Amino acid sequence: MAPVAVVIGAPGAGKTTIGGLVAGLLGVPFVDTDAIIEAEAGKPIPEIFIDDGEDAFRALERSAIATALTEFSGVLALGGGAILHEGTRDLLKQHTVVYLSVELSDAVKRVGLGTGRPLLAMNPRATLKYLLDQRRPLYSSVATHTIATDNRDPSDIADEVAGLLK
Ligand SMILES: Nc1ncnc2c1ncn2[C@@H]1O[C@H](COP(=O)(O)OP(=O)(O)O)[C@@H](O)[C@H]1O
Ligand SMILES: O=C(O)C1=C[C@@H](OP(=O)(O)O)[C@@H](O)[C@H](O)C1
Ligand SMILES: [Mg+2]
Repeated sequence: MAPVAVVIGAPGAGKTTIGGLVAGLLGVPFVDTDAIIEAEAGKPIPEIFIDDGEDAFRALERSAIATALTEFSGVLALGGGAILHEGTRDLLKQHTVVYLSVELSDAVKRVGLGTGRPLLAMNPRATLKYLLDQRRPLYSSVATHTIATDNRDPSDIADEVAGLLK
């Protein structure tokens, strides 16, 4: 078994939102690895970062992704930092990977004050700029499809993604 598609991109790209809409359009299940991690840890992501640290979160993330890539057959959304791990990028090369790209200005608007995203808690705009610069080449390196999301409605983006996957 393998996911119908894996959705990647920066925080605020719309992975969780669009992934759910695409799954609905295709009539398949949706899961977000952040939700799997929270269920396994028994606490929300900001608490995992505070209590256990980012490295512990990344370890849970690697394991949740490796399992989902072999056992889940719907639309799978990843967290924005999942592609930082080389082993995860290697695993993704066997899959249909939809990269939702976003420019800084739309990402900033969408994440707001960064609530629920511990990496963005201090200075969302400056941190997002750094993350986007660091990660764009990594997202592109594993993407089989790239969709720009700026100034577009989620339903419009989801229609395009579902169309690509049919
Ligand atoms: N294309 C879009 N246009 C406007 N707002 C969006 C769009 N996609 C997502 N959002 C909003 O931006 C926020 C972040 O979306 P989310 O799906 O959680 O992104 P991600 O999982 O990539 O971090 C949510 O409030 C969501 O409703
Ligand atoms: O960019 C990151 O490193 C992270 C993004 C988050 O997911 P979203 O991209 O869905 O916000 C979540 O996995 C965690 O807070 C770390
Ligand atoms: Mg998300």
